[in-house]
Formats: sequence, C-alpha cells, structure tokens
Amino acid sequence: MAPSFDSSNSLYDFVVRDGNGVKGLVDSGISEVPERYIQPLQERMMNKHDSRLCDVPPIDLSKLNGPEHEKVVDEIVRASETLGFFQVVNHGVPMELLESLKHAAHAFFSLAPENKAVYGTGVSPSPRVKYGTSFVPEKEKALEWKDYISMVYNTDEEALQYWPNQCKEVALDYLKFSSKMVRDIVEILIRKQGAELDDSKIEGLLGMKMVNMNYYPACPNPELTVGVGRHSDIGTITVLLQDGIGGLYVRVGEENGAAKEEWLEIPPIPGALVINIGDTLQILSNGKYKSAEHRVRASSSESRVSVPVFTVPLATEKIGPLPEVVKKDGFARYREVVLQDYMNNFFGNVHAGKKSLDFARINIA
Ligand SMILES: O=C(O)CCC(=O)C(=O)O
Ligand SMILES: [Fe+2]
Repeated sequence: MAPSFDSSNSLYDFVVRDGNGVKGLVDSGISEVPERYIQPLQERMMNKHDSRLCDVPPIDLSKLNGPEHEKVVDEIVRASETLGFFQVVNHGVPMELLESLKHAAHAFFSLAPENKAVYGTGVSPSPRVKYGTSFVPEKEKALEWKDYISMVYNTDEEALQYWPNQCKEVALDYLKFSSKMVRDIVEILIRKQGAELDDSKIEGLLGMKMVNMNYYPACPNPELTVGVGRHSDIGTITVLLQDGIGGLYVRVGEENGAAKEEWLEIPPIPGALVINIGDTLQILSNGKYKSAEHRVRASSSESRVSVPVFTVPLATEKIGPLPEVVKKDGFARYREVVLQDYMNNFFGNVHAGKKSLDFARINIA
C-alpha cells in the first residue's frame, strides 16, 4: 500500500529529514512523480529520442606516451575549448574496478534507509562523508530525482575508517587510479595557456578530491522531473563513470555555433570515462576552457548509477585568471576568489546553469 503524503511537508520529511531518499519514495510504491518533484516547464527534459548523441570518439590517453602525443594533446585542448566534455579510454583505471564501482554503488543504495541515514548531515560519523538527496533540498522549489553519498578524501586511514563498507575500498582505488590522469590533463591544459606552474601550485589546484556515488531510481514520469538540474561543476576537472543506462546531457552554447539551445547526450561507452571541465579551469584560462553546463534525465526503466571524482583546489587557494593569459588578452574576465568562498556560494544556491561563475565574473562594459 503506497503511503499518502497529505502535504508537501510530510513528503519532504520522509524523503529528506528521515533519510528515505527518492529510493525510499519509489520503494514505497508511488505510481507517479509527486508534485514536489515536478520541474517548471523550461527545466523539464523531453523525450530521450528527441536529442542528438554526442558522436565525438573517445580520446585514447595511452597515446600520450607515444608518437601521437601532440595529436592527443590537441584533441584534449580542442574538446576543452568547445564542449568542455570528452570521453577517454585507456585511462589507467582498470576495467574490473569500473565494474566493481557500479556494483558498490548499487550495494550501498540497496541498504535499508536507516543504514544510509547514519551518514546524513549532523549525524554522520565524519564531516567528510555525507548521504543526501537532491542538491540543496531546503532551498529547492522542485527537488531532483537523485540520492547520493559523497566522500571527501583526507587520508587513507580516515577513508577506511569512515567511508561506508559497501564502497570504501573501491572508491579509494578509483580516486588513486584516476589521479594521474587528472594531473596529466590539467598540466596539459595549463601549459597550453603558456603558463608553467610549480609542483606546489599544481598540488594546490588539485588539493581536494571527492568521490560521489549518485543513484537515480527508476522514475514513473521522467519527462516531468530531472535527475540533476543544469549546472557546471566547480573544480578543475571531473572524472565520471556512468553505467549503461544513459541520461547525461551537455549544453551546446552559441559559442559552438548552435542557433538555439541544444543538449547533446553523452552516450555510455563501455570502459570509457567522461571528463568535464569545471569552473576553476574556466577562470584560470580567462574563459578559454569551457566549464560544461550539464544535467541528467531520470530514467523510466531502470535505476541508474554514476560515480564522479571531483578534483577541486584547496579551500584556501586563491583562483584567478593566469597572468600569462591576462597579459595576452589584455584584460581579466574574472576576479581572484578564495575557493572556500566560491564553494560556499555554489553549495548555498540551487542549480542554475552556469550562474555559479557570476561569483567571480568581472562585468566588462
Ligand atoms: O550522473 C551523472 O551523469 C552526472 C552527475 C553530475 O553532474 C554531478 O554529480 O555533478
Ligand atoms: Fe556535474
């Protein structure tokens, strides 16, 4: 018997406060998306078959170590300057680990609600581990159809002590195996802007790492809601593992020649990882690299999981356009910001496309 939520508040309490999440809502037997999840018309995502697939072939990262080095560098730079999204293969993360990560995500979200709720805000045994739902539910008019667990890396010991048993080992391995690729790509992109950063500056830019596991339960009316609303990520780059269900879309902007707003689907490619540029690289490059605006459609048939690793500068780091680029351009598009302030602004507001960048933007008359 499906529960009746006689007010929007009782639904909010069930999903958010009591930690049942969207998964709990679906498991309770609902047959349609509750009012609280219905997005305004302009944010809804139309039928899956109405949009084009992004057909750019994945970039083979192993070729960075061979005679085609420059060609691969160009592919990475070009993708970062246009869509801000690309896929990579031969990336150094073992295939079996990718499979284990998807299983681990399902294992964690299959736990009984009370076993996930122990990682909720205010009760989690570590401030660096957080289970939640939607993005900032206390501020959102319409909630997002997603539950997540987020794990910020500090030390191995801490991760093994506090991250959930169902996923801690694989999440830690994933973070380690992907770190080299993240560093290589970020170094390539910075060098292409004519800047040489010393090791300590690079470490500062890559200083904070967070692994998330996202869970999007099968949804009775995917056309009325969103899995994740339009946003850009705030860090340097994000590495994302998606399963085979699909539903990740990136916005093609006017700068890429689109006449009107268009969203391309980033198709699941077995064994590939998705890379997207975050706000930090857009700011550092004075706008040359495009932090990608993206969103996720809920799926009607099966639950979907995705596992991003976010690489973000240290909270104390000051981020501004690289002096070499400002010199070439003759002006700065962004002011220098302290990353902690930038994050507080991002996590304190609902998803709203690339509005997060306004926090650092200098309005040029
Ligand atoms: O699930 C996905 O494919 C993307 C998720 C995402 O954009 C995020 O977690 O920032
Ligand atoms: Fe994202």
